[in-house]
Amino acid sequence: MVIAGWILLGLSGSIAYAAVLPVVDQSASLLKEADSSRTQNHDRFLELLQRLDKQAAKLSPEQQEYLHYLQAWQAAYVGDYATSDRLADTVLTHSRDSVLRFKTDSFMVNSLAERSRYEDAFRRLNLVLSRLHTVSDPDARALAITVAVLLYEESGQYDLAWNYADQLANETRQPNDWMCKTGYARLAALYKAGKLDGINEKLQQGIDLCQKVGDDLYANGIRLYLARVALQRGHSEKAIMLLRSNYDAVQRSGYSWLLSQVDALLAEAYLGTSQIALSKQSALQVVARSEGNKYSESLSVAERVLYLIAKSQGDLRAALDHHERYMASNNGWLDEVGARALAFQIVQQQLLAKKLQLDTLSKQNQILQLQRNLDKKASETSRLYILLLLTVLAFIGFWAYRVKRSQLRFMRLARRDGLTDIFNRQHFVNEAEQQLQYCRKSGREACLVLIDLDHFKAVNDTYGHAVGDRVLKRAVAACQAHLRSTDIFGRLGGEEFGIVLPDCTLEQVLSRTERIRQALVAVVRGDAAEEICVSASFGVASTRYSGHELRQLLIHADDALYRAKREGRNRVSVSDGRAEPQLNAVAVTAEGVQ
Ligand SMILES: Nc1nc2c(ncn2[C@@H]2O[C@H](COP(=O)(O)OP(=O)(O)OP(=O)(O)O)[C@@H](O)[C@H]2O)c(=O)[nH]1
Repeated sequence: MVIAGWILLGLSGSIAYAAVLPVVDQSASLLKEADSSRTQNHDRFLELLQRLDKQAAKLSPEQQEYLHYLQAWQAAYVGDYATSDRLADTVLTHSRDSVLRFKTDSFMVNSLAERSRYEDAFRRLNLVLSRLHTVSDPDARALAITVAVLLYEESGQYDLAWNYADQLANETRQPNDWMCKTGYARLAALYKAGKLDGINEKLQQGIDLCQKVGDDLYANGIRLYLARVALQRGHSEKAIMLLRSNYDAVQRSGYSWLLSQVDALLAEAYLGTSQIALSKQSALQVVARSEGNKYSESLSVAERVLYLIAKSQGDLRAALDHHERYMASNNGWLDEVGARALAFQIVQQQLLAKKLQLDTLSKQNQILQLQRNLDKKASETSRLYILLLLTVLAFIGFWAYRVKRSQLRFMRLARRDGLTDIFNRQHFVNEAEQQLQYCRKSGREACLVLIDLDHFKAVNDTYGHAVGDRVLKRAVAACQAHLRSTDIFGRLGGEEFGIVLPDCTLEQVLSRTERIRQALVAVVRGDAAEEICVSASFGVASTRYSGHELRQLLIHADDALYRAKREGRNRVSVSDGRAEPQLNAVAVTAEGVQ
């Protein structure tokens, strides 16, 4: 297994997955035990893994996926990343257990960082952390947070490491293995950031916590820092004592990364106390163990120690060799550290760029949305304008109609006689002139009839003015019953009326006038309530004798009318158009034409 300053994280404590299985399920309890013994008892873990693999066919699909997850972890532990990745992919693709998938993703962050694929590790970590709020399983959350703390610590992002370590401490009620692991990372970050005030007490607390939860591996990891602090403060003896007291335990763990760290520190400490042989022995153990990993921190320390020893012993050739290897290892190690920090920055920048891109898209969407709203508002406003316009138009139309109606009413009032509702004198004259002109142009004959009620004054005097009015109206109605639509009928004065009959010969007018005369007498006499005897005298003039000028026709008709009056009333008198109408007038009475 190649380890670049990483301790591959293992789950311990209660396993959410196993908890949902029946206690009697032997496979489930084996899985649970294997899971919790990963870093605490690795031999037992391997034994259980073999047993579970033999009975894999009998496991439920969920248990098989869980076994794949543990096998992926083991493959990474021994550096077989191809197998590890394949098994992890199987879990991520096929498992229906979202918690197991989340744990596998977190494990992959750890695994990617182990093989120095820091950019991929940070990318995957961001994915994991973005889903953290959706996961409630405490172990899965603790694993993800611990992975974050360790990766941030290793990349020099100490603030982030502390924040996530605090988050885990806040989420966890009882001290557990996760607190031990994040505590380890927090203390490592304090040491690397040079915050050494009270560091020994804090380191001791960390060791106590890890021992309490049974995690000797991480307890020893913290002890390393205790020894480093002692060495840094010139207490080489103390450092040697600390490292030696747990050396056997570290050796038993078989964790070569930790063992190299311990040996490298011992080499430094022994050198500090001039125990050259022991120092050289420890340094050479580191070198022997570092085959395949030329750029580790411990190798760098060991080569430096070997260089100093060779130099002090005057073995310049060996000193030069060790110095060259020291420089190469140290540079490689520093590059590795720089690569982590750089990977973090790159992924952060990529995230930032993505966020900016998303923000830009979101802004563009907002603009489009605003544009759409504006368009909507504009069309609503247009609709309102149209509605307003239609209302105004309707209003104008209504007013135009009312004005027109008033106009028509006024025109009617101006043209009609108020009592009888037939044309008044002025309008009669206008219409008559127009009609006579038509007749003249078309060469047709027309007649004018003047009607004057007889002794109407006596009606008024006898029955009163109101009765006189009713008599006038009935007389008009009687006349209208015998008129055509083309005839022009008007009231010329008190009880005097005129009719212009276009397209009417003198012969025709005589018979029509006679019918009107008789109708007048009949209608008025027919009134049961008021037996009033009324008759009318008629003066007729024709265009045949009088021409088409209204004025002339009126004079001739008037002459004829007066003649009818003179000759006894209730008769029709026709003018022949001569100056002395009475000499040649033809009178039509109830008895006939005379
Ligand atoms: N009730 C009523 N009487 C009217 C109206 N206009 C005119 N008169 C009356 O009509 C009468 C006309 O009288 P006169 O001109 O003397 O004629 P007459 O009595 O009909 O006698 P002759 O025409 O000679 O037959 C007058 O008494 C007027 O007051 C009206 O609108 N209503």
